[in-house]
Amino acid sequence: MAARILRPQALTREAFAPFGEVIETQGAEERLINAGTTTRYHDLARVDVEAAGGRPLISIFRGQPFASPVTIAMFERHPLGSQAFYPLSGRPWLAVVAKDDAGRPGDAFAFLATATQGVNYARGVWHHPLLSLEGVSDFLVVDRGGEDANLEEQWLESPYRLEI
Ligand SMILES: NC(=O)N[C@@H](O)C(=O)O
Ligand code: NI
Repeated sequence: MAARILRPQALTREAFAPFGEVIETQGAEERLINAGTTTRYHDLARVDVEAAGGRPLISIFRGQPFASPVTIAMFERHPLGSQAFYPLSGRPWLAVVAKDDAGRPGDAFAFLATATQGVNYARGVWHHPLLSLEGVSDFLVVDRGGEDANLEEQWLESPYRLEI
């Protein structure tokens, strides 16, 4: 079977809402703090990591770049916690997600994130592992630490061909 073609759309809060939040200053609640010397862009995403005694982890992921076309052959999800990625290297990147279809990945959606957009995958949302673009890129990652297994992977019978 020929690969299904997937083309990325712009990342917006509205379009990404079924999968989690977009982490960006645009449209965020702004709070002037520190005697007016700092703007706090407040409460951008829900860190949901407490299930089964989990705790929040802050890590840095250094991703190798992918080039178009990208083969999307699998999805993963974290049933016990959310997972947030924020780009640190000034480059765009790809967030690829899928609806759930009776416990397996359903329709897939690709989002082209700018260098100043992160995402928080809500707990249990199917997503592709990190897809950096253009060069080796660092990301700040906030996700769940704990004893229980928190990674479920599914390979697709028919991969997508993601054309940027
Ligand atoms: N495995 C891991 O920590 N990374 C993935 O969860 C990912 O979404 O990149
Ligand atoms: Ni993940």
